[in-house]
Amino acid sequence: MAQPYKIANADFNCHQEVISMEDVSFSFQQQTVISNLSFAVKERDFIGLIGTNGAGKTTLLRMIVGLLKPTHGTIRLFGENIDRFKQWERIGYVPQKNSFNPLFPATVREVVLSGLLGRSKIFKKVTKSDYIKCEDALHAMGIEDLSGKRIGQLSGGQQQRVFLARALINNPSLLILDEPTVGIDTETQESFFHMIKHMHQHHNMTFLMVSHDLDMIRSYLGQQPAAENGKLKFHIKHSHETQNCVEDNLAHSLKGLREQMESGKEVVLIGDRN
Ligand SMILES: Nc1ncnc2c1ncn2[C@@H]1O[C@H](COP(=O)(O)OP(=O)(O)OP(=O)(O)O)[C@@H](O)[C@H]1O
Repeated sequence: MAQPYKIANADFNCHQEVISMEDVSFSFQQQTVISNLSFAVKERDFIGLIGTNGAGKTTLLRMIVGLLKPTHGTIRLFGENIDRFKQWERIGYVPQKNSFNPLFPATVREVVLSGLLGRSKIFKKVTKSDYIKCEDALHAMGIEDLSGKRIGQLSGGQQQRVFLARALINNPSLLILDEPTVGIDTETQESFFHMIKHMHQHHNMTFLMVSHDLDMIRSYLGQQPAAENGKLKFHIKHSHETQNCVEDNLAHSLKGLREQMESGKEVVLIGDRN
């Protein structure tokens, strides 16, 4: 249920916080990668994150999906402390550079179905309803005809669709994508972005996506990201209905993230809250 919040002397309905980070730091041995980061991503945000190599983007995503534990600070997912969070099926994650040995012995259907296992890693009998979910996810990605093929025999773009289908099989509310279009041709990239824009706008999904693709940013925003003081600017795209409140609120909730990523690095965050 949406909670009211106050900005500029007016009340607005607020989206629920999907990710919240408070004073989070992370180090690999002696190297501090993330320091004292606080920000919030809210329901139906579309956040694109661009930063130079080594800026800490993947590390940030891996902390959010629980694969790395912060050295300091608190992460909440859907309002729950990540240490107690159990509803991982609400989060779809497509990690960076999935690529398979052509001989890897799994079919597309099996890879997509494995998305249902979540973190349990416990063998589970596949039910009829699991197969239906799988078919739905394959259909959403337009790859039903590939379901019996071995994953390793597909092109990079086709594999990427399979991993997206795997992330979608649980019908997640939050989709986290790490450089989803690396190694994919321009035409497939366009249809990919078309697809995720559709999911964002029509299925109320929240997106957090790392990308090096400025063309995507341009096409999403309809404009070229502008450079300011040698750094790329923070962009916010917002929709009609909530126009009055979104810009300030979104900028405020992502402020820490921008500052973190800007420390000596080039970065652009795009945000769209609809
Ligand atoms: N497993 C690891 N052990 C030690 N250091 C690591 C490890 N993974 C990443 N790092 C270091 O952490 C820093 C941030 O890495 P990360 O992969 O988060 O950057 P990134 O912004 O995603 O980079 P890219 O754009 O190249 O993917 C880098 O300096 C990297 O060398």
